[in-house]
Amino acid sequence: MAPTSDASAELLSLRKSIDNIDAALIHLLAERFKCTQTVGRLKAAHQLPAADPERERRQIDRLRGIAEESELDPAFAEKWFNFVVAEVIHHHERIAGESEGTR
Ligand SMILES: C=C(O[C@@H]1C=C(C(=O)O)C=C[C@H]1O)C(=O)O
Repeated sequence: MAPTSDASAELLSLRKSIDNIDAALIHLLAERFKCTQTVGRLKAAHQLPAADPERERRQIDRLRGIAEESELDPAFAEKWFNFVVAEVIHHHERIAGESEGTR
């Protein structure tokens, strides 16, 4: 069944907001990765481990709390965080490998 024109207008308006939110998320992720790349270089320069499980645990606790307050599924928040951190750790390992080659 074709949507009514009211439903089409509402869908269009909601999708405009979704487009803005998706763009904001990409901008935020780009800024986050700029920070973590700098952390990776700092760790490599001082021969610190790529991963910091204690920091990750604290951040997961914090983010799960924020997710609950914001009515976002805390399990999803944790899954998102772990997904991003896995990528960050790959970057850190790559940076450490490159800096080993120059020592
Ligand atoms: C960015 C860091 O490196 C890793 C990545 C983290 C993250 O992306 O939040 C947190 C801890 C570390 O496993 C850090 O130690 O702060």
